[in-house]
Amino acid sequence: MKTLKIAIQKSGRLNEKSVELLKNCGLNFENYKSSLISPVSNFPLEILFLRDDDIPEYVQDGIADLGIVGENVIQETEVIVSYLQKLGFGKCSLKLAVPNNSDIVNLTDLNNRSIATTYPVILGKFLQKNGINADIRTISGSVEISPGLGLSDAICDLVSTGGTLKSNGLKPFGDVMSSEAVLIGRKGIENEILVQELIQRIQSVLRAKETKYVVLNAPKENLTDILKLLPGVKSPSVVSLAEEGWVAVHTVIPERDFWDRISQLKQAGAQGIVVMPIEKIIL
Ligand SMILES: Nc1ncnc2c1ncn2[C@@H]1O[C@H](COP(=O)(O)OP(=O)(O)OP(=O)(O)O)[C@@H](O)[C@H]1O
Ligand SMILES: O=P(O)(O)OC[C@H]1O[C@H](OP(=O)(O)OP(=O)(O)O)[C@H](O)[C@@H]1O
Ligand SMILES: [Mg+2]
Repeated sequence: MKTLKIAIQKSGRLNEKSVELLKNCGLNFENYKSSLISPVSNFPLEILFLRDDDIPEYVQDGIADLGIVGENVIQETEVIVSYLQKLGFGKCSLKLAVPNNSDIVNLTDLNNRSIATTYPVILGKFLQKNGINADIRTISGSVEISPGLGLSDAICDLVSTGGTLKSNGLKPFGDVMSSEAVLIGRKGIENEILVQELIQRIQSVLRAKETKYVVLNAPKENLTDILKLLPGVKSPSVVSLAEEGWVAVHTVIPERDFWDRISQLKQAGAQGIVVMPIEKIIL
C-alpha cells in the first residue's frame, strides 16, 4: 500500500497542536525534535517536520501529499492546493497597525506611506483592491519594531491577543485577513481512500472537541421541558432511575453555548448534572 506523507511545522506556533491532533486521530509516531521525518507505525503515513513557509510548496509539488499550515502562509505563497479541512487552532488575523500617536486613521491615509510586513503578497493585493498606493517594505521578522526604528509608517502583521502590538506602542486599525490552521492536500489527493479515512478521523476529533457529554437527573414530569433544550447526536437517551418518578437523560451539547444551556436546564428542573469530555464522534 502507498505511504502518504504529511508535512507539519517543525517548531513554532502550530507544532504542538498539529502533533496533538494527529495523535488524537490514533496515529502512533515518535516526536523527536531532532528527527525531520517520523514514520507512523499503525497507518501508512510519514510525518515530515518542516519550516511552515515551505509546507504549501512541498504539497503543491507533491513532495508531501498533505500539510498542516496557516491560511496566511498558503495565501502568501500563492500555491494551488486543495483546502481539505479547517482545524480550529492557530487562529489569528493579519492586521494593519500604526504607532499610537500616528496621524494615519483611515486606509486612504496610507497613500504614499510605507508599511513593513512579512506578507508582501497578501498586503500588495489588499492595497491594490482598496486603491491604495503605499510602499511595502518586506522584512523577515520583528515587524512590530520597524515604526519605532523609523523604517516604516505602519506595519502589517499577525495579531491574536494584541499584546505584541501594545507592548510596542502600536494600535491596530484595519483587518487584512483572518487565518487558522488548515489541512491542505495536493490537488486531487482528496479522492484517495487513505486521505478520506484520515479526514474522517480528523473530523471526528474536531467534532468531539466542540461538544460535551452530559448526564443529568430530572423528575419525569419535567422531561418534556428538558428535552426541548437538548439536541444530541441523534436525540437524547432517557433512562429510568431506580427511584420512582425520576429519569436520567444522556446527551451531547455544543461547547459554544454550554453555560447558557446548563443554566436553562437547571431552571427546567435538571439536577446532578455530570459533564464529560468526548474523545471522538463518528457519524
Ligand atoms: N499570535 C498568533 N496566534 C495564533 N496563531 C498565530 C500567531 N502568530 C502566528 N500564528 C499562526 O501560526 C503560524 C506559525 O507561526 P510561527 O510564529 O511559529 O511561524 P514562523 O516563525 O514563521 O515558524 P517557522 O520557523 O516554521 O518558519 C503562522 O503562520 C500563523 O498561521
Ligand atoms: O497578538 P499577539 O498574541 O501578541 O501575537 C502576535 C505575534 O505573534 C506572532 O509572532 P510569534 O510570537 O509567533 O513570533 P515570531 O515573530 O518569531 O514568529 C506575530 O508575528 C506577532 O509578532
Ligand atoms: Mg515561517
